Amino acid sequence: MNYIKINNASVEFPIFDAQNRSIKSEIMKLGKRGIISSDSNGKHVTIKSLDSVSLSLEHGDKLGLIGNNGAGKSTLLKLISGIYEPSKGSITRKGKIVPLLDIALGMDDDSTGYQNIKLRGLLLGMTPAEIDSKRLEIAEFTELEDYLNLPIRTYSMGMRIRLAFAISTAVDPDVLLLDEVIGTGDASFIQKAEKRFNELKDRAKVIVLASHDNAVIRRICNKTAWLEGGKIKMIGETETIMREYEKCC
Ligand SMILES: Nc1ncnc2c1ncn2[C@@H]1O[C@H](COP(=O)(O)OP(=O)(O)OP(=O)(O)O)[C@@H](O)[C@H]1O
Repeated sequence: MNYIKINNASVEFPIFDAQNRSIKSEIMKLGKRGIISSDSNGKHVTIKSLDSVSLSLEHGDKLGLIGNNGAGKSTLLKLISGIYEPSKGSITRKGKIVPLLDIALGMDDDSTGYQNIKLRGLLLGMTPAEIDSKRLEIAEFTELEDYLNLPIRTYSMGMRIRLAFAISTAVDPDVLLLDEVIGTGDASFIQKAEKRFNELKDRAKVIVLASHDNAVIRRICNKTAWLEGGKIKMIGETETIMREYEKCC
């Protein structure tokens, strides 16, 4: 069964103030990399973040996305998640897709920790019954105790990250999308977070992970796609692609 099937998809963004001088000079530079196009009078300029990408993901696929800054990795994750729809081509999505692209997204400052467990849980596609059954376990993982009854505007950054991470990793995804998530917090939390993250990734049927950390890609992914200028330059078994990538980048 294909969870994700992308057929010749492009994602484009119109640049409305392309006549502005400083933006224009930046656009000229990007144009040389082939991702900018404009009409004949230069008024309607578009950035092509993804260009004719085809890809299918099945049960067991753990796909790494690699490539330089601006290659299109985040755009591809957002296309898979449904944040973007293709301007050309098509995508079909099946199963529960959980994007962990911004772990603090959907948190409300004036709500308590417990209320945020519910809010973000719903946003990530959990049912109210599922949230209730996981509430205690999420609370315990955060170690925030009585703080969970206070509005999260009273939390430190580290406390917010603990809460957001605990909620995000309590879901049961079919397709898990990750954009360089872990790495913040104190040392003991990072250890705990890694263990929980490993459990989450084992529950997911498909993973797509964008990273600049080659060791992380090797550890997690069995397939890798190398993106360049919005196109898939190479895709295949991780070690084969990484060797080619490391030769030139
Ligand atoms: N909302 C947007 N509006 C206009 N251009 C965008 C937008 N989002 C991305 N782009 C452009 O699309 C291209 C791909 O960006 P993307 O963020 O997908 O790259 P990336 O591979 O994730 O880069 P990085 O490794 O730096 O995070 C870049 O040229 C970027 O400037």
